[in-house]
Amino acid sequence: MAVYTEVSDAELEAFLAEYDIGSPESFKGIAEGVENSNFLLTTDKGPYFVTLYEKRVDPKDLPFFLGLMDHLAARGINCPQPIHGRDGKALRTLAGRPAAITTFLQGLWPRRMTLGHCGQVGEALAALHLAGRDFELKRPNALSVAGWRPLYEGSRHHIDAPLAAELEAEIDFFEANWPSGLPSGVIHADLFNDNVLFLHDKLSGLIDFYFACNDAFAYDVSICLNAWCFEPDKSFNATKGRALLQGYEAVRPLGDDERKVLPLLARGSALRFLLTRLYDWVHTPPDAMVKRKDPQEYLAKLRFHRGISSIADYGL
Ligand SMILES: Nc1ncnc2c1ncn2[C@@H]1O[C@H](COP(=O)(O)OP(=O)(O)OP(=O)(O)O)[C@@H](O)[C@H]1O
Ligand SMILES: N[C@@H](CCO)C(=O)O
Repeated sequence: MAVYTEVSDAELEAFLAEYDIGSPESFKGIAEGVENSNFLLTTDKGPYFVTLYEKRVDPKDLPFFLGLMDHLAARGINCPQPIHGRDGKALRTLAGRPAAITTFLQGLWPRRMTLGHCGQVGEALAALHLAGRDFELKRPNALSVAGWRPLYEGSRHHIDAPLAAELEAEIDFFEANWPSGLPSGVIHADLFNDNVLFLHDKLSGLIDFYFACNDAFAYDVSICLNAWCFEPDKSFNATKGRALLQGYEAVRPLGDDERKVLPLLARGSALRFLLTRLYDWVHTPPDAMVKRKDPQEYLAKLRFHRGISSIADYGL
């Protein structure tokens, strides 16, 4: 259940008075999601999505996230579009938290990922990369290589010695070998299946831009390969991988430099999600309301990519 902050009727009324979105008919907490408090607001003009940003989102990043959604929506990307109040502002305060209203997107995220989903995700990711190219604000990726050692240091006393040695060797390796100079721009950085909505098997929306940042486009592709193209038994599905890459390249072909380092990036992105999951695993009480995500899944992916030296080895 992810409603951390309760909103009183009076607070809601004062907040909505700043907007021109009709009269409220209902305001319901949304159980899914772990980072923020989310609500479905229905007014006589339709449904809206209200988010109260909780502690894990740094308020100074909010102009980047909201500005990016505005920018992408204006360029035809199906993403939540921030609603601006009468004063022109999209970001204000509700119940003591930074808060915003966006459009409500129809669709559901897929519990079981199919080939058809993978192709569409590839296309949508490339379209996002192209649409973000002229976005003016910048946000460095706080969860790239420099962010990995602190996550590891915060978790190492909770894991066994062989795993600690393996992770430390990976971090040493990436600190010395992380590729630079790749084509870069705004990336989503967390385009997992729970952040992509489909309606009747057609992609209807990309959500949750709260890890978006500036980084290599191919790194974002590698995050999607990891998130969409492995089976529940942890095996890589090359057919899904091909579908995702073909979808991506139909919109934005990858350069030879990007293809060459894709296995390295996929290994790095596996390590990134392994470390954040591990950190959350050891720091979230087991009885907390949020479901912790399995670090082992990403350990298996990391080990798989470590055995790959070229994109051809994936069968791609
Ligand atoms: N604009 C939107 N329109 C319709 N539904 C949405 C919208 N944004 C989010 N949702 C729904 O709300 C759920 C939670 O949203 P979101 O993923 O942004 O939450 P979060 O608190 O940032 O958590 P997490 O980062 O763990 O996913 C999503 O799974 C989706 O079903
Ligand atoms: N997508 C991340 C969670 C953060 O949104 C994960 O699966 O580890």
